[in-house]
Order: sequence, then structure tokens, then C-alpha cells
Amino acid sequence: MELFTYMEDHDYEQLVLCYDKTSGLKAVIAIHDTTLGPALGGARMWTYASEEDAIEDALRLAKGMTYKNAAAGLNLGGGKTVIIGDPKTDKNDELFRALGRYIEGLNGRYITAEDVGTTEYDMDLIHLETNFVTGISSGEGTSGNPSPVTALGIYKGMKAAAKEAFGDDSLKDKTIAVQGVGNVAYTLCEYLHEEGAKLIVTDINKAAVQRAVEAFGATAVETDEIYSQEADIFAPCALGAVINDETIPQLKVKVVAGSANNQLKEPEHGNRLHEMGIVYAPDYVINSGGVINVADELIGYNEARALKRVEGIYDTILKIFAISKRDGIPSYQAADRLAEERIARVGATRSTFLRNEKSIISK
Ligand SMILES: NC(=O)C1=CN([C@@H]2O[C@H](COP(=O)(O)OP(=O)(O)OC[C@H]3O[C@@H](n4cnc5c(N)ncnc54)[C@H](O)[C@@H]3O)[C@@H](O)[C@H]2O)C=CC1
Ligand SMILES: CC(C)CC(=O)C(=O)O
Repeated sequence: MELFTYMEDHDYEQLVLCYDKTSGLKAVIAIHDTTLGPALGGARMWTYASEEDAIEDALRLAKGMTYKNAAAGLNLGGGKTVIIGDPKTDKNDELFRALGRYIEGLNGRYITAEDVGTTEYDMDLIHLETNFVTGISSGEGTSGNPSPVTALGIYKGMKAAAKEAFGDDSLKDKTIAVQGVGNVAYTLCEYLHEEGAKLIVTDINKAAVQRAVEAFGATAVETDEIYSQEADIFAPCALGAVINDETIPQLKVKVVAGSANNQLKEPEHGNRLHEMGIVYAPDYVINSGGVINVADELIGYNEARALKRVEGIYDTILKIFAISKRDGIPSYQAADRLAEERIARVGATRSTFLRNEKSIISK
């Protein structure tokens, strides 16, 4: 990948490589756009096949955060960290402290939180070195693990998508195929089971599947069978790029609504869902509950306020479907339009001169 060409084409601001010999930290921090405010996005730890894959993932996820935060109405830009390593075997306290020091060095341009492979404990370690971290567990005004709140947002957004597809937002007796029953999806399954939905689940982790079968009477299927289930809704809650040339022809559902980031392999796959009449709840809108929750820490965490905002994902999803119909565009494009228009409006407002300590008339 030609890095600067890629950054130019996608409007990135900054890419930081962090290395610490003692702890073995190898991390990439990508900052996409800070028009709305400091970049907020989680730190993912993953075993990447190559360093280039890690950089590409950080860049793609950071851009997703710009759109997510903008569409969620947050005054925050988009960024992401990826740590190269196996979260089961390669973690040590100093690694997260070292990352915290690199984040501190960015002086507030980037704020981190949990993502796949990282936990509250890891955020607490980062917090020993910097205040530019959210989702921490210790102390007043902190919000902890964002996953359960992300699940609440997915549940509300899925109901909005059901309203669009079926004319009624009830999920009672709906059959929902859930891919991945990890942190977010397990709580999502609790909400769905509670409402009377029938669950089909898959996961590469057999223990996770068994837990869902026992707790919710879910039907377990093999990982490659999840796409072709006779279901009403498909909830991708594991990986990105699962809506692609191979999976789309297998889908029998009327709705795609789940937590995974970057669900569409390419934009054209969003067009295909639209042409097939499948209602797609754009990933970065429906899964914004976690970031809405941790962002509340930045103004002194108030759980009731944060959850109320997360429940607002229902209305945001309906608004996106309305834009999609009004403008005759697929829902993923409608979400982009909502986010881009907000960034453009705020950016224009903030372009007028304000004196600061570095300006020519600061004295
Ligand atoms: N945790 C959060 O608050 C947020 C999570 N997300 C996204 O939601 C997704 C799930 O996140 P978490 O639940 O936190 O992660 P997690 O790691 O707890 O759960 C993911 C689950 O997917 C399973 N999995 C992996 N590959 C699979 C495959 N090929 N087929 C079936 N299952 C597979 C894993 O075994 C695991 O149980 C991720 O894509 C994440 O980026 C997005 C926004 C916020
Ligand atoms: C706090 C995290 C849940 C934010 C994030 O990185 C995401 O939404 O993907």
C-alpha cells in the first residue's frame, strides 16, 4: 500500500507507529479526522498476518470511527489503535503502560477505549500513564466495559430495522441468526430471548455456542451455515467483511443488523442488499452504543444520560431509512451522508479565526 496516497485519498490526518522493546509493544494509532473534536476509538489487540494488515486495519477502523462519532452526534473525531499480538498470550502490564505513554504524547488528539481483545483492566493500566482513556473501571465517573451498552444499542437499532422491514418493531417470534456470541452478542441474545425471539447461533468458540444454547434454547449451527438460515434477521456480531460476493446469494433474511464493524466487504455489497430489498442497519450507526457510553465519561459519566442517548439509536436508524428513501440511495450511503453533512457544517462553523496562544496577536 502506498501509505501517503492512501491517506490522501481517504483524508487521514496522522498515523503513529509505537514500539517498546521492553514490553514488546507494537502498536499503530491512526487518526482519521478531528474536525468535530479529539479522535475517540478503541484499542484492538489481534494477531495480524502482517504489519501491513495491521496498519490497514487501523486506518479503516479509524475512518469508521469518524463516521460513527459524527452520526451519533458526538463532538469527537475518529481514531483507532491496533496492537499487534495475541491477547491470550502476549499481554503484559508494561505493554499497556507503554501504549498509555504514547497516547499521552499525542496530547489529547486521540482518546482510547476497549475493543476486540482488550479489557477494562487494560484500560486501567493505560490510565496509569494518561487521562486520554475511557472505559476504565476504577474511580468515580467511569463507565467500564462498553460491550453491554453496545448490545443495548444493537437491540434498539434492530427493532427499528424490523419496523422498516416488517411494519412492526416487535421481535417476538422472529428468527434471528447471530454470528459470534461474544461480549456484545451474548447480551444482545439476552434482550432478544427476553422479547421472545427464536435464536440461531454460531461461533468458532464452541463453549460460547454451548452457553447460548443452554441459556436461550438457541439452535447451534456450523460457522459456514449461518448465512443460509431460514431466518428473518441476520446479526453479524463477529467479523468485518461478512457481507460479500459469497454470502449475499445465501441470505434468506429481510434484515441485516449486527455489531461487527465494517460488515460490507465493499460498498457495492451495500448496493446489492438494497437492490434485493434487504433492510441493512448501517454498522457504525447501530453499533455506536459503546462509544456513546464511554464518551459520556469525558463530561463526567452519568449512566441515565448515556443510556438515553444509546436508546436514541432507534430514531437515528429510522432517520437513515428516511434519508435513504428521500434521496433514493442505499442505507449505508444515507448514513455516510448524515455523518458527512454534520462534519461539513461543524467544520464550516469552526473555520472562523479564534485567537489562541500561538496566534500572531496572542500577546
Ligand atoms: N465491544 C463493543 O463495545 C463493540 C464491538 N464492536 C464490534 O462488534 C464485534 C463483536 O465485538 P465483541 O463482542 O466485543 O467481541 P468478542 O471477541 O467478545 O466476540 C466476537 C465473537 O465472535 C467469534 N468469532 C470470531 N470469528 C468467528 C467466525 N468466523 N464465525 C463465528 N464466530 C466467530 C469469537 O469467537 C467471539 O466469541 C466486533 O466486530 C467489534 O469490533 C463494535 C462496537 C463496539
Ligand atoms: C469504545 C469502543 C466501543 C469504541 C470503538 O472503538 C468502536 O465503537 O468500535
